[in-house]
Parts: sequence; C-alpha cells; structure tokens
Amino acid sequence: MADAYVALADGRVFEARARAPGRTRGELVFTTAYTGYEESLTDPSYEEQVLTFSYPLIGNYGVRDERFESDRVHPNAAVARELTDDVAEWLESEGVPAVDHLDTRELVTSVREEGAMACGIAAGPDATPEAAKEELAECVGMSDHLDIGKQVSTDEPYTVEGGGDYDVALVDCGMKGSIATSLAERGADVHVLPYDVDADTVAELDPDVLFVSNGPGDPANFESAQALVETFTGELPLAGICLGQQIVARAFGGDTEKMAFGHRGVNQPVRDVETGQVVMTTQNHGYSVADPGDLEVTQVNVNDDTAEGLESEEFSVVTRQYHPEANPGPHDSLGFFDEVLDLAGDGSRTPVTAD
Ligand SMILES: NC(=O)CC[C@H](N)C(=O)O
Repeated sequence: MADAYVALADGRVFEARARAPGRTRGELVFTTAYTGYEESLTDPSYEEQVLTFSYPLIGNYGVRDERFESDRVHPNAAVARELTDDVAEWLESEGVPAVDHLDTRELVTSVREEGAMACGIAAGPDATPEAAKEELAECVGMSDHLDIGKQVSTDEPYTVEGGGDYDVALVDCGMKGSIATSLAERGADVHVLPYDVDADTVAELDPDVLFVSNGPGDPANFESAQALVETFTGELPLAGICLGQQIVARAFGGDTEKMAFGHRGVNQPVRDVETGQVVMTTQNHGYSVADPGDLEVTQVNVNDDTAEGLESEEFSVVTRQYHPEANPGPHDSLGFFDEVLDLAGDGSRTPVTAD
C-alpha cells in the first residue's frame, strides 16, 4: 500500500513508497544522469527543487562523502524508480524526504511536455494525498525565492590553497566544491567569498581573476554579484560557471530567461562555434542566456542552440553554462580552468587538461 504521495501542479497525484519520511514541496525537475547521484544531491544549485532521477536505480555504488559537492543535501526531496537502502538511509539522516516505487517515466514525460512544475510531497506512515496537495499549495516559484543566495552561500570568506601561483576571487552563489578544487589543482589560491561580498573586500585581495560560481534559482535575484561584475569589468579578468555565466551576461547588458524544463544530465552535447568541435558536458540549469549583451557566444548546445559559452577578448571574459568540473564526468571540458588561469596570468603556464 502506498505510504507516500507526489501531488503535481497539473492536478495529478502519484502514489509512491516512502524511503525517507517528511513533507515538502518544490519545483519538480529531472536529471538524466545515470551516475553522480551523490554529487547531484549535494549540488547547491538544486536548492528548493525536487529532484527526480530518470535513471531507474539510484544508489548502486553506495554513498561516500568524498564525492559530495557541499556539506549537505540541497534538493528538498528525491524521487526515483528505486532507491537503494544506502541512499535512503543517507537522505533520512539528513531529514530529506525520499520516495520510490512510482512511474518516473510518466513523471519525466510530464515535465518534458508541460515544463518544470510545482509539486508537493508527503511521505511516511501518516502521509495522505491531501497532505501532498497542501504542500503543493504552499510551493513558491523559483524566481520568487528572492534571497536564495543567502541559503547556500558561505557566511565567512575562506581560502582553498593551491600553491599561490594565482589568486582567484570566487563569489560563492552556491558553489560546487569541485570548482574550487579544480582551480587549486592548477596552482591557484581560491578565495571563496559570500554571494553579497562588497567591492572593497575583493579589491583588498588584489586577485588575478574574479570568478562567479554556479548557484540556485533565478540569476536576476543575484543583484549584488551582478553589480560586483559591473564594478570590475575592464579592471579584472572575469569568469563564471552556470549561474555565474548568467550573472556575467546580465552585467554586460544581456538577459536571461526561464527554460521549459532545463538541462540536467551528464551527456549534453556542446559545439564550439569556431572549431565545430563537440564535447559532452555535465549540466544542471533551468534558466539560460537569451541575450549575451556585449559578449560573444562561442559555444552552443547542439540540441537547442542555447548559449553554452560566452567570451570577450576586449574585457578578458570567459564563461560556461555547463559544468566543466563535471564530477562525475565526462571530463571533456576540464580545460576551461586552464583558460581561466591563462586570462589571470601571462599565458606562460603549462595547461593541466587531464586529471
Ligand atoms: N547550476 C547552476 O548554476 C544553475 C543556474 C541557475 N540556477 C539555473 O537554474 O539556470
């Protein structure tokens, strides 16, 4: 008998099995990634969302904290066809509701056809369809989470040391940990700063590059980070990943828009406009750059032509919509971190393109 319910904004209620109890709500999204569930579940960009895995078995190689991207689980709930006990116990210990034994193909098809949508979840012995609907009624749209940066950013600055060849000022809007370690592995000291850090604090660090991280929600709600980029345009090289690309584009007079259901997975093909080369990329985003402003679109998504890379030679800018740090892979695009540090230095460094 069902002891969990998922209520969708389109009126349907799915019966399921509770694997970690609780009530919650959020924007229902799906990832097609078949590995990397620990990385996805600890990716701060999933804050305030309910993450459905389209791959049917999640948890088959255990749970190891060395693969975590942050210090907690970020989606409000996890949904899969089958969750292993390892994952279910981990989510329960984190207080994050989880459900399985439902038709996730149907759920994913609905999101593909109707777009990412609000949902409510009730799981556990006392769960009822009404409780899931009550949660749904309380669900707030992603763009209405106005101060979502505060929920995920570091409160205090800290440094990830990498040898001191470069100093990177990294604005943490909900950073995946492997962005900092990818830069540190290449010789940079990475100064991780709160999402609303002021320009004086950045100037005092005298960094070689200003880097804006990934993060959850609508880039339009990261006004402080956008203003920071505007302040340092022309003064410092600029880089960004995912939300970071979106914020940099807005700072250069561009615009962003919400996508129907976004890109979430580990096999999104991206084409370099100049060379025609295609790489496979890891992605997790629901907004995209609709207008690059004064930046040039250098890479596009093969499936839908959305902007995947932006650059400006004049202002030393390089950004990516996908996640070059990948984790769990593919690692085709790790060279991005070499490009960033080339902007920061004199171009004489030896690139580290493979791990
Ligand atoms: N991974 C990210 O940085 C996501 C960026 C933004 N929150 C989006 O959904 O598009």
